[in-house]
Amino acid sequence: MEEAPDDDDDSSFPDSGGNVDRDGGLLSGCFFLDHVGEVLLSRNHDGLSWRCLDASDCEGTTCLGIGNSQDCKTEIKFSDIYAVEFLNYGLLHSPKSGLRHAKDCFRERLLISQEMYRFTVHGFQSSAKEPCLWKLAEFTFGHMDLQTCQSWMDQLNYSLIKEVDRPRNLLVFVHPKSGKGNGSRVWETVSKIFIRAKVNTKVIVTERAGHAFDVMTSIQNKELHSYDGIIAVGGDGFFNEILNGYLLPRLKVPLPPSPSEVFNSVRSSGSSSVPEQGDAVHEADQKEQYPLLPDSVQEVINFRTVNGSCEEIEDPDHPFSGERPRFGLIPAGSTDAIVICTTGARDPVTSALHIILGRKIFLDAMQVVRWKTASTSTIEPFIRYAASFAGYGFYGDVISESEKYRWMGPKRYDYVGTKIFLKHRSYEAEVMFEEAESENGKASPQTRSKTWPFRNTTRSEKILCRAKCSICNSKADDGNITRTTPISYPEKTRWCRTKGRFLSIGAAVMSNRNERAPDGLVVDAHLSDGFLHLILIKDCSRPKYLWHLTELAKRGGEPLNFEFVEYHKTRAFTFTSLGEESVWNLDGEIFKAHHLSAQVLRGLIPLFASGPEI
Ligand SMILES: Nc1ncnc2c1ncn2[C@@H]1O[C@H](COP(=O)(O)OP(=O)(O)OP(=O)(O)O)[C@@H](O)[C@H]1O
Repeated sequence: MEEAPDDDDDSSFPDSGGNVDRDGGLLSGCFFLDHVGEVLLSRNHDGLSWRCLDASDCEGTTCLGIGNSQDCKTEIKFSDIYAVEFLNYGLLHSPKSGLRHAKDCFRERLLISQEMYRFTVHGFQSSAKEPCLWKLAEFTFGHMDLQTCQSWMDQLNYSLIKEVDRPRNLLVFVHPKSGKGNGSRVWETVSKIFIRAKVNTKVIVTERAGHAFDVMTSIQNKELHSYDGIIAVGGDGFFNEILNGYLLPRLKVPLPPSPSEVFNSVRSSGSSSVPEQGDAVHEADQKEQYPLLPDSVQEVINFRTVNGSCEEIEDPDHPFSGERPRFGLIPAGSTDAIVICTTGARDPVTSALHIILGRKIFLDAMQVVRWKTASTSTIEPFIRYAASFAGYGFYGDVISESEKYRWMGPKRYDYVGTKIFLKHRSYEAEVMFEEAESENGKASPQTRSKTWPFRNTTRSEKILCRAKCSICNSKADDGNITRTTPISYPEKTRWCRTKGRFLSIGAAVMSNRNERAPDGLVVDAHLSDGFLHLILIKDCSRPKYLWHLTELAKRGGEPLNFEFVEYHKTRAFTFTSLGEESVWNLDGEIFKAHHLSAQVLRGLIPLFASGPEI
């Protein structure tokens, strides 16, 4: 075997010896592929490929008489290989019986199982039907010469080392009771893949709610940086807990304006306006609701500079001054909307592979500030982050009621959802939201707030978020793809106000696709475009609301196509309950908030995922 000279520095490898050809600088050799037969294996710059030898009908587009389908893969990229293992001397099998033309293909010689030295290349295959669902795939190659196998192993391992974005050390939190109570079982299944890929994992199985949050808040930044990623095995709520444990003590950014601040600044600024979307609002009401903020709150607000941009905290030990750890989520929860939106599948193996192979996207996050818990509470800002969704009214009621039925597992949402629907409660509230403007001051068709019937784009015209999404990868105003600093509030910012009785208020960071809502709340929401999607469901009759929910529950539905639904694409909003108490649902967790404001932080969360292949 002779090693061909290569452009890159592969020449440092020992000669493979035996049957390697020069082929345009590529390395190739004859091997026996388990269950297939004799193949010519080639290593090129970005992966391996092989071709059946011997029979004429193995050439071209067919192999063993079968088209080059998923069943007969003939190449794999290095970026899709997660491990290479040496198997020592042992049996390799002849082509699987029952394959069309197999006998013709390999004739007697190859139909006999043979013993030889072997190595296995571990990767994945996705099916044509469900491209987002990744299944483990392995290819075992054999050769009579030990040194040839070892040399190829070395070469392959060397190529894998060049895949620099892959994690080596991970901190893994497992929620054993997540979803149907199978968090530990899910981890047991996928941990084998991490072991095979030689990824070190420090595993913490949580013992109570808040355990992961406490670990994440107290862990020293030095230790945190020793991990390449933080992984949650659980549901959206568990991921939210870990995210907040990480962000709350570390991220210092200006808060979004409080409801009173928006109201007052709008009143005092001649250039801003508050077009009313709903009923009239009386200024006297506002004065009563928003007395002067105490000093502590003023301090928080003063983070904002005059022109509205923000000053980031300078701290050498601050994790935001350098690379942030990537987060990963292996689904074991009841809803798993974040995993479905970011990988396109609800599958622990697929998620594990996204992590091990070092896939990376950025997610927007919503910073939510509660200013008051109840109408009688004092003003005290309290921050939380949400990765997927914040909901009020119906959503808040479902989440608080369903806590009592946690023992039912995921079915609790159907049961409680029906109960709450039958109660048909509506809540009086006021919402103000920033109207998104394009740079030239005119609201662009993409960013303008819309209330039906203006949202008349058909489904096919909507640009869905997918892997390598051009919208998510477009640059923000400051030239960065990610923008972890908050939005600015220049004078020209317009805030709109709407007040009335609502069945629900929802703010989606992503589409929130899940098994109950296959298109999600907003089918064309993006993972990292720097927008929130505000959906206000005004009080309406029960049948009409049911119609809206039915549209949500079906693929291709138009849940926003109702006169009682207001939909706004925005970067920030405020909320004030006009009742006594009010409960929000943040990523599936209860959050009591009477006065609240929220803003989107573009691309705040680096995640091991590549986006859905829709
Ligand atoms: N060991 C534990 N025992 C009880 N509760 C826990 C434990 N570990 C974490 N929790 C809490 O359970 C809550 C719900 O967890 P998780 O999101 O995994 O499940 P889920 O609600 O079934 O799924 P989903 O959020 O997808 O609907 C989390 O907020 C977390 O604080």
